[in-house]
Amino acid sequence: MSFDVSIRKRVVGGDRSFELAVAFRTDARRTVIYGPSGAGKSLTLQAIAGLLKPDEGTIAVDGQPVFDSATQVDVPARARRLGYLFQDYALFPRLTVRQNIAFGLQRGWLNPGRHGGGEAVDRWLQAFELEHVAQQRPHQLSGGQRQRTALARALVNQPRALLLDEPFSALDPELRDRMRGELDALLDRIGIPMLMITHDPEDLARFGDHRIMLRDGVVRAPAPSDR
Ligand SMILES: Nc1ncnc2c1ncn2[C@@H]1O[C@H](COP(=O)(O)OP(=O)(O)OP(=O)(O)O)[C@@H](O)[C@H]1O
Repeated sequence: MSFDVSIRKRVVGGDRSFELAVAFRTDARRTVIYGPSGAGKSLTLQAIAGLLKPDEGTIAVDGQPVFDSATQVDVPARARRLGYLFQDYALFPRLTVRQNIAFGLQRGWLNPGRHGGGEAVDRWLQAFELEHVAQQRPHQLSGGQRQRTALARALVNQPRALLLDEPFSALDPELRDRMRGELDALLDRIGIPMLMITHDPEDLARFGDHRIMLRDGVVRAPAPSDR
């Protein structure tokens, strides 16, 4: 599994603009992109996922182009088969846990039925010990259960890799540590590669087999202490 990224994107907000110009390659099982707030980490991850269109450049997953401005390749997000975990989990508040997970399987925009989803959903409910809260809505869950629901939704479609946007930042410190352990074990168990963005040194230490330092929209050489 590999990611080859070489993209440019200019975003404008009000009278400020930001230039992203990142290039990196990784074939590690666990890659962490880190750097200070505003470095361009989220923009990079969104571009890889197909949620943000670069102005120019190329993105290849496992050697297959998913974006290439020169040849006008732009594979839709869903067809890239990358599971995306949003920083705030982005669960649907009116859907139950089961429906939220089943949503990962949907092609259209019709909400899944309360009991729908089938075997794959059952498997993830069980794997993440969410069966007893399957009919609850996100606001009735603990922080850890919310994160597991979002992870299950990202995984239910059998993605070829997981993209994680600051996966622990919404959790309090104690839970954060526990969920780090859970994710660590899960990744070992299911063996799918992940790309995580974070500004938390603990995430970097635990998951950074390959480390990419971003600052001001470009990849920098890491500090010796981060290597
Ligand atoms: N949709 C947008 N429109 C305009 N500017 C944007 C947009 N999205 C991001 N930016 C700007 O681009 C820069 C990089 O943002 P990005 O979210 O990628 O940073 P980040 O490294 O993920 O930061 P954080 O760790 O705080 O999430 C920031 O200056 C941000 O204000």
